[in-house]
Amino acid sequence: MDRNEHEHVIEVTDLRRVYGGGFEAVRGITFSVARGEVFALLGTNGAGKTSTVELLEGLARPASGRVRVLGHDPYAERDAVRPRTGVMLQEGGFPSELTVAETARMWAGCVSGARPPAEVLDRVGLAGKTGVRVKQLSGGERRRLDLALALLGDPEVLFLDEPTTGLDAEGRRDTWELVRGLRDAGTTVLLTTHYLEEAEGLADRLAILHEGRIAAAGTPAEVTAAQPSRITFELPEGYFLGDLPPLGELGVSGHEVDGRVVRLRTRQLQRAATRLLVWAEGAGVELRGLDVRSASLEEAFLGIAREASAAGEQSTEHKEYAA
Ligand SMILES: Nc1ncnc2c1ncn2[C@@H]1O[C@H](COP(=O)(O)OP(=O)(O)OP(=O)(O)O)[C@@H](O)[C@H]1O
Repeated sequence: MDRNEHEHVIEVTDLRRVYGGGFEAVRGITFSVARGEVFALLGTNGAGKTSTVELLEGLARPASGRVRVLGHDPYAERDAVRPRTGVMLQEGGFPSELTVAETARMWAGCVSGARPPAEVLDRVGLAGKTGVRVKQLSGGERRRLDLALALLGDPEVLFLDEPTTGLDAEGRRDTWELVRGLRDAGTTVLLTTHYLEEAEGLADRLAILHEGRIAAAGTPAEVTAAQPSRITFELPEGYFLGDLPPLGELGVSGHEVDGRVVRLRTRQLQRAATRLLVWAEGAGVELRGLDVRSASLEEAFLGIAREASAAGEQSTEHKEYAA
């Protein structure tokens, strides 16, 4: 088995998925995930995350394009891929009359070389719930059980579809710790999430899907760096926007004025902030409420979704972003 760290464990090339009625949910996406990386697929509702993950899991055949997981086609070569991957679906769907321990034992019986169920249940914080029927678990506990079942086979690649949906803040943090631990032990993780702070804190790289296409991809820092930073302040008493240095000279690409509050957008944060402060110093005025900040992943996400929608309205062409 090749355990080369730089090996691309997941490779997706120009992947498309079309549903029965002809709806194209995945419209030609390309990305790869290296061994030991955590890769997040983000996107608005209906962006195509689950449709993509199902293709990676070998649950459906692509309309066109190529998927390789551990060097194999997960659909056509399911037997080669399945034992080395763990899958946590959005809906577990296991029999709810069984207890937690019975469910884990039953699942372990289907997995070759399974970890001891008790150990895995302990790992996800369900050691105290082994005798409880699945139907009596809370939503968050069910997600933990889903995760435990995905971990039973000690997988090289783990697919997590919205792993922390329904978990409280503590449960979410515990799951993040678990995923980090798995990553440190060399597991490759592909997850989908609606939580931007989850992607920001957990993912080595991510892709933002919008209407079946990749609208942006890279490390969280790269994706946010592509978005403008913001400077907000109150116009000093007696001053107007036109009294500031010309916004173009400040490197400002857009602005809004709301009463006396001015918001500037810039991709040259240091230059804009420095010139603005030098101007204020020279004018002997204070810029009240001054707030200077880089874009967060959330702002990047919202900005990309807005841009992509606007571009989609004007043209069917889409932007290519470097992964
Ligand atoms: N079986 C199906 N038949 C037809 N259309 C489908 C089917 N399954 C999903 N879709 C459509 O494909 C699109 C992508 O759905 P998908 O579930 O992949 O999105 P998602 O990004 O996972 O969304 P969410 O965040 O809401 O889970 C949606 O518009 C959805 O309505």
